[in-house]
Amino acid sequence: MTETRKPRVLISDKMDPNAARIFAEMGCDVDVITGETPEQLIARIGDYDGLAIRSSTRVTKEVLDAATNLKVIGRAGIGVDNVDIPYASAKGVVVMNTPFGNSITTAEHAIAMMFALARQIPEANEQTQKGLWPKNGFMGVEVTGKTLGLIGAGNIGSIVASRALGLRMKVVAYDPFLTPERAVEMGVEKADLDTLLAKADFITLHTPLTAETKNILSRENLAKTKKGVRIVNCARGGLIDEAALKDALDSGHVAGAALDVFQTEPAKESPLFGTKNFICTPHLGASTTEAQVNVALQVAEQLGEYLTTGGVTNALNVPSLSAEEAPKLRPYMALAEKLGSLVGQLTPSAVARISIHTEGAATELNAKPIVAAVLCGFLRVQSATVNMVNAPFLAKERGLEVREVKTEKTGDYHTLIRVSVKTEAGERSVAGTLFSNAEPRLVELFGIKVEAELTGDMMYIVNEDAPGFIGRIGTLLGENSINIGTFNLGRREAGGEAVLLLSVDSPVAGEVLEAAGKLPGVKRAKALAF
Ligand SMILES: NC(=O)c1ccc[n+]([C@@H]2O[C@H](COP(=O)([O-])OP(=O)(O)OC[C@H]3O[C@@H](n4cnc5c(N)ncnc54)[C@H](O)[C@@H]3O)[C@@H](O)[C@H]2O)c1
Ligand SMILES: O=C(O)CC[C@@H](O)C(=O)O
Repeated sequence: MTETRKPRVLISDKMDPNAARIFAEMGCDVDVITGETPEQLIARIGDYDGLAIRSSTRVTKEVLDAATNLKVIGRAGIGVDNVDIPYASAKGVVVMNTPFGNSITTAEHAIAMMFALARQIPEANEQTQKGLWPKNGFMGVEVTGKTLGLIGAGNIGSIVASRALGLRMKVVAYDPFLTPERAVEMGVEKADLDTLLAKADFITLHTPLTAETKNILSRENLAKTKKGVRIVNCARGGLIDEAALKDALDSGHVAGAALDVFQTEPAKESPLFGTKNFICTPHLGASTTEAQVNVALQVAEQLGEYLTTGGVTNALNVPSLSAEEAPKLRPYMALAEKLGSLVGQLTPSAVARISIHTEGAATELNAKPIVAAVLCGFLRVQSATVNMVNAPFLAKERGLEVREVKTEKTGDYHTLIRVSVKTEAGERSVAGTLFSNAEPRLVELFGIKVEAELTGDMMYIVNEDAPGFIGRIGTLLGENSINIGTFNLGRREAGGEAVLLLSVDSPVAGEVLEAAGKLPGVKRAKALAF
């Protein structure tokens, strides 16, 4: 990407037109191309920096391999099961969703499904319109006073609970992550799954599809439900064993089931189709004007912000940076990346552990972005494609142990980041601070105090502290037309080991480094780049 090129965004699923408008307003070039085959998407995706999707586009390994410019994927909605997140992380692509934009709408759909089941509205409607006037065939049930079993009490589950309480239902919730305090606040009874299954007159599911929730309503669990239970699933297909549900409907143990989502979508056929007391919708949970405007606006704002300013909101594979945190954290992240890069460039041997210590003011900040920035700088010597997103993933993949340590007390500096690496040869560290809370400065290098701005092309020399050295190095660089920008010296003690960090206006060629290495007293000479 050239510096003047605007970020390019592809909207590949049907989305409210506000998304394209916002992208354009935020300075992105945007194309809306929906309904393509995977092969067409693979052929096209290499041109784009951002991809905005709903649930139809499948972002597979093959798509990500072809997405050579892609930096961010935004899901206008909640579920991201159509994105290979681990592979996106490995490729350094941020994945975002819009976790709240369609929650009310989906909760309302679940309640609508519950009423549709309680009063058999779809079938009564169909028969009435056929002219049958089936007044006696549709005896319903009230929901008032009944128990609603809520599986999953997150954003949508908690809205469903509040609506159900308003309908004078009792709500029993099963969610291993629901605290007793939150259950009290929501006005629900926290229960284990078996208790919920035994008590509920209606069951509604609101969990993601995970290894733990897959088939949570299995044949065995369906058998534990109360006879006459009615079941609603507006979360994800795969939470219910569909064949077992059909059998339970056929036997009358389950009095009704309403699915918005199916194990395989689009569900063009299903053993459940045509089953008595079964109703369904084609994944319409989020389909209201309000929700689609919300998620379209949010996804465009989030992606546009990331592509134009680097701000991160609602990312699933990288720590979020709120608008309040971002200005404070940015200089720390720049410092952290420079320190990681310095250690990476100066440590040619295998590193078993990297520790990131923060001291003073730095301890008050969100450590995750600081750690990711150190790792990103550190791994850059090993990987050209490392970035803030894939750095923690790469570190793990390479067996690098990462430690975070906070020390509230301050030493010489009001704020400090120290990066230590452990190799077979032992442990050594570099440390830096922020001048005026904004300018990253190195203050210590492998135990020697040296102040330097780590920037552009630099030269690092370890030598014996002796008269005449500075003149000799100055002459060598001058003879090779290398202009020195800054000159930073430090030493362990007079006449002991000394380090010199020079910023130079042009890269130092190999032969100059070799010549520097041969100067009297020089132990090591190395070019650095930041
Ligand atoms: N039908 C649609 O169009 C539609 C629209 C929006 C969301 N959804 C889906 O609805 C589901 C819920 O969305 P949300 O925004 O409420 O998500 P959320 O993350 O806010 O809530 C999910 C809840 O499930 C709980 N949970 C996780 N594992 C569990 C387990 N093993 N047993 C019980 N509970 C468990 C979590 O603790 C959390 O409270 C998601 O699957 C989402 O994709 C569907
Ligand atoms: O985009 C949709 O229509 C479905 C969205 C829904 O499944 C979600 O998880 O947000």
